[in-house]
Amino acid sequence: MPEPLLELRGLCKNYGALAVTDDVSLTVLPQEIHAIIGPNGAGKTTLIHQISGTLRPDRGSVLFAGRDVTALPVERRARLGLARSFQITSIVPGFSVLENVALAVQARSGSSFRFLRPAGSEAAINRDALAALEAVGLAGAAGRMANALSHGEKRQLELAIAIAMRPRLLLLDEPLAGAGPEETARLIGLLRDLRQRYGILLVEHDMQAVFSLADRISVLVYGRVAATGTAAEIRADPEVRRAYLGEDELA
Ligand SMILES: Nc1ncnc2c1ncn2[C@@H]1O[C@H](COP(=O)(O)OP(=O)(O)OP(=O)(O)O)[C@@H](O)[C@H]1O
Repeated sequence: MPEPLLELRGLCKNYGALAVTDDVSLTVLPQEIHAIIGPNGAGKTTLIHQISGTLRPDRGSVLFAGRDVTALPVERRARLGLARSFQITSIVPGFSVLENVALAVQARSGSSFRFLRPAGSEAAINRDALAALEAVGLAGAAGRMANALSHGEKRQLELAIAIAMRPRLLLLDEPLAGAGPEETARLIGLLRDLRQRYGILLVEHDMQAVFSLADRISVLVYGRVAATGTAAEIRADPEVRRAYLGEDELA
């Protein structure tokens, strides 16, 4: 087995008496999509926050590429290659698609373009931004204004912004939310492509998508991992079927 890109060891987070994350341990391997599913309020978003670094766990640790990052802030984790796909609200509507990604390239590279002349650095930033847009199939829309994109295209742009950070692992929180059937199919194809280059931790309510995409699935119930396995194993797990309110979704 390859070394995990991401490893959670016994993560715990309480809000008062409520254990929102209860001894969660799991791994994401390189080129693996590991999906986290669970009923509303199971603690999926809280878990993502602890992985990205916006929330500190009470106990346990987050290891990224073998390094303990539990105490590192979001930016340091991002620089190591742990990228969270931000929600559409982080897209600057009055900027072009290319400019939106260029901002992320600039944020990543910080001062690394400072030795280039201004024109040279701008060209280098745009080249990297265009490469990220190409990776998500949005290069043709580079010159369009971000607010003119369809909902699905905005989702693609979010992914391009995450990719511009040169990640090794993508943390995707409901990347299909609000997408129509055609857009969903396109985004699923895109996520399948991205898996060849990145490890992906996916939180998603669309069960069809999860079962078709995920290499492994972990089911979170009341903050605990009730089961981890392949799609077939999860579908067949009686405890999962009992714990999961929407049993129909597992049919
Ligand atoms: N800051 C907070 N203070 C107190 N309770 C919180 C806080 N944040 C989350 N919770 C509680 O923690 C539980 C888990 O919430 P979380 O948003 O992580 O679940 P989720 O699985 O992402 O849900 P959904 O599928 O609806 O997005 C919920 O009961 C929620 O009310």
